Amino acid sequence: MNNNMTTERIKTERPSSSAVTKSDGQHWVIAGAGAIGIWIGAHLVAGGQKVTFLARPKVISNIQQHGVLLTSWAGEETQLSALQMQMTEDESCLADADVIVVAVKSKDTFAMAEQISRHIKPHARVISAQNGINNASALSNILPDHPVASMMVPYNVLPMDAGRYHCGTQGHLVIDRIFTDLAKVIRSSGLEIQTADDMHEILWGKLLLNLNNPLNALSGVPLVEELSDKRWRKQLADCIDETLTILDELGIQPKVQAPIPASWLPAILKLPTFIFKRVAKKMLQMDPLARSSMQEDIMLGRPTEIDYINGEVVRYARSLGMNAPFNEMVISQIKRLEQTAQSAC
Ligand SMILES: NC(=O)C1=CN([C@@H]2O[C@H](COP(=O)(O)OP(=O)(O)OC[C@H]3O[C@@H](n4cnc5c(N)ncnc54)[C@H](OP(=O)(O)O)[C@@H]3O)[C@@H](O)[C@H]2O)C=CC1
Ligand SMILES: CC(C)(CO)C(=O)C(=O)O
Repeated sequence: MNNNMTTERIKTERPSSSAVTKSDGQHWVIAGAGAIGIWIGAHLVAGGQKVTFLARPKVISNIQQHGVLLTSWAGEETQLSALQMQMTEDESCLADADVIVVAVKSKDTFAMAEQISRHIKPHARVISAQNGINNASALSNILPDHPVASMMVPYNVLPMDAGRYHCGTQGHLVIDRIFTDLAKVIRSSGLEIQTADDMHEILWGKLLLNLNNPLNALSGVPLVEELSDKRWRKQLADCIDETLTILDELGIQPKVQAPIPASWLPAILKLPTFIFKRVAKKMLQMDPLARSSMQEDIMLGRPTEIDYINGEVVRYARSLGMNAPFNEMVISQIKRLEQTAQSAC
């Protein structure tokens, strides 16, 4: 685990959940409580919602020992006690859920969907809070009678030592407009969130930025340091450019959470570093030690989501009879790194 991030540890105890905002009566279950699941779910708890976390035993025992501390590069400090966090490894908790937030890695979506299908009650709704393009439709295929929608998570959260979860980059959540009522609940829990009709374009925009995840993993350095190096930016620009060509063929116009159109990204990334740092000043505002979740996976010897990021680009390219050589090269570099990291752990 990365436990070197810079944030002063001034703990702000939250009052017990019942004393904050009143729950709107819905029961949320976080299906796969890791970095993103805990970040979103613990905010909901702090906002007074009823939340159960379906988690692995090691996550449960860590939180039972320490509670949860949510910190951010921008200075947030939110402390929750272990008693406030309802955690279980028993999947039957899914039977009580009105809203299920799926926050497992993409490789685990199918297995989680099957678990959900064994327990889900009528009218329960499902949110996919995952990177990648096809998680919501994978869930929907297994849960055809339930509303399923995507929520785009733009920022990075890393689990640190002693129950601390640190958000190291910026942005606001975006959720499908069909869940506007849920967006209001999430907003009232202190998380910035917008609704949108064009989630497919927004998820592709996020995927364009996620093309940096493997490069950041290969670099082995924090995001700011990697993006300050023109050689990594050039590789990212090539991967994005290649993806934009494929999306153009597919008639998809990706939308990025930035004041520029996605199509400008390659040119901006290729600027000399001193100009890039000025033009992308806002984008570079993040924790100086923030790393991509893929770098974290490599550091922990875990399989990465490469097949659901660059892998999607290659799959779509092939379906059009095209090639995606830059993305293919990154995939094979990451597969090699995964093997080395797994045999070292
Ligand atoms: N971390 C980040 O900063 C960001 C992540 N995302 C996306 O969010 C999604 C979640 O990522 P992240 O939070 O980093 O992932 P994590 O690996 O931190 O969390 C997922 C957790 O779910 C657990 N899990 C998997 N299957 C089950 C199951 N069937 N029952 C109970 N627990 C289960 C995993 O355990 P185990 O490891 O043992 O399988 C793990 O503890 C991914 O799609 C990722 O790309 C998006 C933006 C930023
Ligand atoms: C770094 C970030 C926020 C954007 O690429 C991310 O999505 C991740 O770490 O998985």
